[in-house]
Amino acid sequence: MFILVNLKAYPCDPIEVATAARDVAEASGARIGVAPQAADLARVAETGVETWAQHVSPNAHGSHTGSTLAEAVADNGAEGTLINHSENRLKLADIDGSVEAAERADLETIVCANNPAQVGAAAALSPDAVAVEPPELIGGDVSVATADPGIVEDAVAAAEAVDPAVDVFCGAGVSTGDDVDAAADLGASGVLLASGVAKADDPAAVLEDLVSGL
Ligand SMILES: O=C(CO)COP(=O)(O)O
Repeated sequence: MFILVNLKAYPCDPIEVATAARDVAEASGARIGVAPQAADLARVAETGVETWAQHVSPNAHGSHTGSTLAEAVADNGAEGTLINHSENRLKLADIDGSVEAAERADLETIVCANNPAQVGAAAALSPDAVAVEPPELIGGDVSVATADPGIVEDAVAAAEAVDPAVDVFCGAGVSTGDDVDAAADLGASGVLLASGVAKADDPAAVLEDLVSGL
């Protein structure tokens, strides 16, 4: 199971979380990534943690003010990128373009989707993985795997039907090792989470619990 911690725009210390994630990953052997704000990518990557961007634009180098270029995030230490997060939705053509841009820069890709139908559409664009995150459960206390296990199973089936090579992650409300285990039992290859770690008083303790069943 891959555990990807999306720091969104939360007012946490990205270095504290990155250092804790690096240490827990090293001690447990689990794969843990951290997706900070784009401006923090380089110093988060310097901690040695697996570093992800929260978004890349479909653009290449050129006259594109305000773009987050795939090449730029890769040059600053990112190994992968989220695309089309529920809080940063893109048009279909731009999702396709962002996946291509990320691949051009050798970034791993996770395309986010709200439901199984969108998962199927996203899988058709051949990212490395898709992630189902029901918007109404994001930021809540109940994990998607508990609140709506069927949506995870349906997402796994939707991706499998389109392209069995595309991994399926789930996210929303994930905060414990039991949540990670439940997601794995439903067929997910990883989880995305944010508030459970970014808003925690002790991020290291939460991360240790998250990997406890792996
Ligand atoms: O959006 C998410 C991860 O990308 C999930 O957020 P929460 O873990 O806060 O529900």
